[in-house]
Amino acid sequence: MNVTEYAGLITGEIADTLGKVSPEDGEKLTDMILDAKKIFVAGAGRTGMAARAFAMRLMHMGFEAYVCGETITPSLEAEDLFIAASGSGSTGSLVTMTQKAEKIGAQIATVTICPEGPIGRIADLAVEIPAPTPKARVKNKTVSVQPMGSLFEQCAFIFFDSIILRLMEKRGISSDKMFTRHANLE
Ligand SMILES: O=P(O)(O)OC[C@H]1O[C@](O)(CO)[C@@H](O)[C@@H]1O
Repeated sequence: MNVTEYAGLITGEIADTLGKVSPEDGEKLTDMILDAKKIFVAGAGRTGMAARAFAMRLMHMGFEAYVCGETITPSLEAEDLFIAASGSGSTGSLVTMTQKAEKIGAQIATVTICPEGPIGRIADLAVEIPAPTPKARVKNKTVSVQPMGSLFEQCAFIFFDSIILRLMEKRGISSDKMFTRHANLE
């Protein structure tokens, strides 16, 4: 199979998987973001890259958004929203952060393959992306031609971009307006 054919397989997997995500849960996450004072996102490895890209777009929209672990990230407060992106729902550092967020009394959302995992059980909202996971043995509903957590990581990125489009619609914010907040010291 050539690279273009592989790309077609990948985009097909992404479309199939994201087509199974609950639109109601997407709407709930959108509303949680709109209701939050500050928004903190966290994720490890490649999942973390999707989370970071999401925080960047939230910033472009004018939200006070932070990536956990960065030097300028302030403390989480009860009025804030913590979003943990984790396919397995059980990555150690993210479980610890979620437990801390619960103690603080912040709202907690997760985007995950495993809503029944340690993070999902604590979260106020667990958005399920039904991709395969190499880490969590509790379930493996689907198969993918791709290695490890690639399908989840891709879906998380696009799911977060879908949330951004819905927020743009609800807030009436244009791409041009967002671009005015883009870093100009790159
Ligand atoms: O999404 P999870 O299960 O929290 O895993 C985080 C990261 O760990 C890996 O599975 C392996 O490092 C990455 O592929 C993934 O992005």
